Amino acid sequence: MTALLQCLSHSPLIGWVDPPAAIVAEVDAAVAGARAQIAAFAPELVILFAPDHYNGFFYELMPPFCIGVQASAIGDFNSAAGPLPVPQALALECARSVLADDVDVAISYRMQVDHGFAQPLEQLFGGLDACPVIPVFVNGVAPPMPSCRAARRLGAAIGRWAAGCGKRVLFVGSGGLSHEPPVPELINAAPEMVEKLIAGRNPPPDQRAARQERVRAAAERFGRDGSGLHPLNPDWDRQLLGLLAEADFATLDGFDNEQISLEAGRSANETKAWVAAFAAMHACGPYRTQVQYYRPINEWIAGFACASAVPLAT
Ligand SMILES: O=C(O)/C=C/c1cccc(O)c1O
Ligand SMILES: [Fe+2]
Repeated sequence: MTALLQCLSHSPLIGWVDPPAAIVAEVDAAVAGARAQIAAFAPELVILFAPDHYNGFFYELMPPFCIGVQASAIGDFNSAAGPLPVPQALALECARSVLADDVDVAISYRMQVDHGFAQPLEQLFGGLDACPVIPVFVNGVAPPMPSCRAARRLGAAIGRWAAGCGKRVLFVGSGGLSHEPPVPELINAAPEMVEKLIAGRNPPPDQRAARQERVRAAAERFGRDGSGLHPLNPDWDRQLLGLLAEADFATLDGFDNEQISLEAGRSANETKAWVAAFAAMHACGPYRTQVQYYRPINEWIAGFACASAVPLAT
């Protein structure tokens, strides 16, 4: 087996505003199963598709997609901070191949990533530096956003490169599913916030703490009585998981960003990281999916899912 896929919702609220212990234990068990499957596969390269939340990417220059050639995690919400072990030559080779395939992607030699990238690496590997990783930013938060179709085409191009790179590759997708945490929006923002969204890299600690406290308080309320935020949408989440499991990319291509936001919350656009990861896996051949876990978890502001895919032939 030369390819494996693992997708996982993320939430920076894990450990900050937790659901009942039995639910945390369910999630821990699902993640432990994913870790064991990955350990048995022993990946030589991880290709990690994930969004950002105005921590590393800003409107000063907001690409739809970006491959990190050098990258570091900023450590928001107590997630791990520090450099990611990006194999530079491979990341560049991947970017060259994707561009030669007529799929536009930016590259960065100073990519900053947040919990969207750091959390799956911590959960699946215990830290940032366990395995060489090519980080791929998928804009799922800052409108205007790429379409599902564009995410599928990016993933497929990366998958075609990965299929020929001669390594055991683990594709990871991080984000979603339905949710809408109180991430700020450029439209209607006050001037001070506009400036933060355009050029807000490395904010002072008190500003970061205030932002995190706002999200924590919103999660506490949402967890208590389901109020204050766009409701999670288990039907939408299950439909998405079904389409990915069936490799029904034709239907996924027809998903509209506005409709996603209306039905499942604005941040459900993060699921394009899953679409890209599954498309990459599909480019390596037919696959069989196992949904290891799903539950809407208000305390984490997340339709929380964990799914893997293995090549059909194995
Ligand atoms: O960065 C933030 O302020 C909030 C992020 C968040 C909250 C809940 C679920 C997620 O997927 C998030 O990224
Ligand atoms: Fe997120």
